[in-house]
Amino acid sequence: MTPTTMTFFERFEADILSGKKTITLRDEAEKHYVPDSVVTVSTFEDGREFCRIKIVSVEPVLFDALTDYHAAQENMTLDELSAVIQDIYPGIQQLYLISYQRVDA
Ligand SMILES: CC(=O)Nc1ccn([C@H]2C[C@H](O)[C@@H](CO)O2)c(=O)n1
Repeated sequence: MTPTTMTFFERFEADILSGKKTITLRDEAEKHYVPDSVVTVSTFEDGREFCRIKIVSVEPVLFDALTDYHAAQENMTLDELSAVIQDIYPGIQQLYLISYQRVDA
């Protein structure tokens, strides 16, 4: 079944709404998003809906292959992105790069 919702940590909400953050890196459990589908985005902490996004692409990427370009799309440095990923997904190598466009507020 095509997923219709996605959660983000609240601290990333402003960057998503401003268009500074246009990708997210997820684990195996969240690789099933479908390009061109629209999903409702809410905060992980309290489930507050804050926008909808259209999925542009879903591609596998290894943690060790992350670059400054990926980090820029997250509005972070590569060191910051690596630390965030290691905190959320400790020890994981296989990630899925989900690219998206915000479709409304
Ligand atoms: C809240 C939740 O269920 N999972 C995630 C996973 C990742 N993110 C953010 C953190 C980084 O900015 C990128 C890369 O994973 O996406 C998140 O907000 N919530």
